[in-house]
Amino acid sequence: MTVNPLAPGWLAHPEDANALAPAVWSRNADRAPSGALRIGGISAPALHAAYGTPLYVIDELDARERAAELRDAFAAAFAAVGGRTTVYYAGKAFLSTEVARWMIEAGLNIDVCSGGELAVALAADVDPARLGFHGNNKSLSEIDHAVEIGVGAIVLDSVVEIERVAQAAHRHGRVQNVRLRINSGVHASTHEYLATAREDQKFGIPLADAAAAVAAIRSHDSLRFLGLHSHIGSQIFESAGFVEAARRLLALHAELLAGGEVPELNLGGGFGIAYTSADEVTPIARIAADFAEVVAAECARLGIPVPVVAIEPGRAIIGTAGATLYEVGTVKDVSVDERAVRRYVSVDGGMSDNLRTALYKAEYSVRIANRVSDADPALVRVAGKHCESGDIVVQHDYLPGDVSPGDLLAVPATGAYCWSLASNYNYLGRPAVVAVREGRSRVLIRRETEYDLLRRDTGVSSGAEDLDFRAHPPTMEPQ
Ligand SMILES: Cc1ncc(COP(=O)(O)O)c(C=O)c1O
Ligand SMILES: N[C@@H](CCCC[NH3+])C(=O)O
Repeated sequence: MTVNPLAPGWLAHPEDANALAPAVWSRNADRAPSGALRIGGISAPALHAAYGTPLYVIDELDARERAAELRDAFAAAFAAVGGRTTVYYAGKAFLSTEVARWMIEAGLNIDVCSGGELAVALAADVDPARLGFHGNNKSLSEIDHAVEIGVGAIVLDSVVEIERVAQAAHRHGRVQNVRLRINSGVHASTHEYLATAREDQKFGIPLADAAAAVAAIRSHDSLRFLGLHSHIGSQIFESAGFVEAARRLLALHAELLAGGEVPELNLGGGFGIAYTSADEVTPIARIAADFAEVVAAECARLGIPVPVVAIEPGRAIIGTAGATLYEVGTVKDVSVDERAVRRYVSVDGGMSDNLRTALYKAEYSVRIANRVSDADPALVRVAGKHCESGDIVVQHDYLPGDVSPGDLLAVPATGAYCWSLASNYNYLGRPAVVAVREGRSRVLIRRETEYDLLRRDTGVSSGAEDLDFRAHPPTMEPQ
């Protein structure tokens, strides 16, 4: 075996480049007797035939189970210290009406952070009382609508919002529940763009200014202060940052009790998932136990009751449930220098369906999805079809060396922040999202056609329906 010098140190040369590492694949992913990848009992070639590629595939049972496990792990950990918990699903990770219903059925609430996400939740008939509304720059009309329909809580992100929400509540004759987002100053160990509690970023109110802001909230009869909110960032593996943030917030929480009730503490989301076989994820039960331990210990030390603790994970629920299927178009060996050749495998999607690699230098894994092969593993880079050299889906992984045009590839762990960050760059239509479960599939969000892309162009005269989108058949019905 000769090791390609372009392989990063963390990536082990695989014994079998067909194997599905359990941590990065959804629970109901396996290989069919034919060798094809199956998710939720349906083979990748069958999904490709029914819906085309690129295609987001969501393992419904996996998502539902992870939601229930998070709910139960936090409930159990806090019950052990005499506390209670509420779990919000962070809709920004991926939201459709059906996924919103899965989360509600699992007993979760939903966190939305724009009028659009709110509209999806309402279209799913979610009781507004089960919604939390976030955002560092909510528009006046978003605030007005949220208050009018009775969202359960609005998370205030700046001092100016206190007045805006108070006025909206006054106008509608309501008392609006609010939380105050605090920038705890805890530096989460994650990508810079995913850390949301450093000093130099836009979210929340610094700890030092929080007491005055809470006093301002309490001065309004139309507002009810529920408690503090902290979210230190996303894709975080260790508990240490969460624990430190909880400590800092509880000290403030205790001070605020002198001025009135503080029934809750929201510690945000951000729990990391495995994207490659090298990622070591802290089990949710461990994180829940760490949260409960620090909250109980700090409350005992401060002599205050344990508040209801809320969390709002997104990625840890939906991330691993999703995978993306692509078809290979070209395979190219590129001499990087005299010692090293990199194999570029180009697929029919790219940064328009998965921006995370370009944006955060995120690492992903990849497998051939239509067959297995015993060809020697070759280091590959999976690139997209966009006019951009940074258009990479998978930076480093091994595939069987005979990967060829026409093969299907599957990239696991794309359930979170891929569809929701998708774009129409180069006028590619966004892929369909299908849910698979026990051998059945159905469309959650249909593929965008060229007609969808053209019909908002006011220069296109009538008859845009006749443009060439028919060359690319719209989503077919499930088999
Ligand atoms: C305020 C807030 N809550 C929850 C989340 C969900 O994060 P994650 O998907 O990492 O759990 C985010 C995203 O980072 C967020 O900004
Ligand atoms: N979009 C980020 C997560 C940001 C979460 C919202 N604050 C990601 O893909 O990892």
